[in-house]
Amino acid sequence: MEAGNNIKKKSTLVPEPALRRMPCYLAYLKLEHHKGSQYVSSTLIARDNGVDPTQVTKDLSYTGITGKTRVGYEVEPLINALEDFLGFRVMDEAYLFGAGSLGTALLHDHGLVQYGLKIVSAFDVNPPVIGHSIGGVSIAHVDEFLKKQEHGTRIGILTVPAANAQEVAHMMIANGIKAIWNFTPVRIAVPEGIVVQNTSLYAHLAVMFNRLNSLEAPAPAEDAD
Ligand SMILES: NC(=O)c1ccc[n+]([C@@H]2O[C@H](COP(=O)([O-])OP(=O)(O)OC[C@H]3O[C@@H](n4cnc5c(N)ncnc54)[C@H](O)[C@@H]3O)[C@@H](O)[C@H]2O)c1
Repeated sequence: MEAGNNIKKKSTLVPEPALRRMPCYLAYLKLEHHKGSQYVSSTLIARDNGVDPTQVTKDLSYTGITGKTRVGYEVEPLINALEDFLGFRVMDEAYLFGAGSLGTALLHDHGLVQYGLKIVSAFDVNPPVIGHSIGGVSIAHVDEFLKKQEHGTRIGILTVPAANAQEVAHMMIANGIKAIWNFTPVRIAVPEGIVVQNTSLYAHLAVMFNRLNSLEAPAPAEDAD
C-alpha cells in the first residue's frame, strides 16, 4: 500500500447501498481465497451474503470486473478490483479531533490502516492528554492544527463532545479539511463541496433493540367480528 497524500482514484457516484455491500463481498472473497477457491459464482456470493444474484452482478460491475459464464468470478482479481475500487489500496491520511474515550479507541484500531486510512495526528484541548501519544500517534493542542499552513491531509475524524461538534467542524473546514467522518450525534452543517459521513454505533443498537423486541412482542390479536 502506498503511503502519503496520493489521491484516490476518481470514482463515479455509486449508490450507497451498493457501496455498503461491497466490503462484505470483499471479506467473503478473502475467506474464499483463503480456503483455496479460484472461482466463485455470483449465485454463491448471493446465497452466502443474503443478496439477490442480480444485485451481486450489478454491484460487482461497478468494479469493471465481470464474471465468466459457468465458472463465475476469478477470486483474486476480483479482490484486487474491489480493493482498488473502494479506495482501500491507497493510504489516505487523517487527523483526529478529540482524543477522548472514542478517539482513543480509534487511535488504537489497527483495522483502519487495512482499509486505507492512517491517522497521522490527533488534536485535543485537554492539557493532560496534550503531548502524549496514543497508538503511536501524538496528541497536539488544536492550536497546532491552526498554526499549520499546509495540510496535505483532507480527512478529519470528529470525536469531540456534541456541544463542540459544529464549532470544531467549522475550524476543520476553514483549515483545509474536505471530508469529515463524524462520530458525534450532531448533524453538522457544512458548506457545499464538503463530504460528511455520519457514523453511529447507537443507531445500529436502536435497530437491533427494535428487531429483538419485535421478535418477543406478542402477535397482534385477530380482529374480533
Ligand atoms: N458514533 C458512535 O458510535 C459514538 C460512540 C461513542 C461516542 N460517540 C460520540 O463521540 C464523541 C466523543 O465521545 P467520547 O466518549 O470519546 O467523549 P470524551 O469526553 O471521552 O472525549 C471527547 C474529547 O474531545 C476533546 N475536546 C473537547 N473540545 C474539543 C475541541 N474544541 N477540540 C478538540 N478536542 C476537544 C475533549 O478534551 C476530550 O478529550 C461524542 O460526541 C459522543 O457522543 C459516538
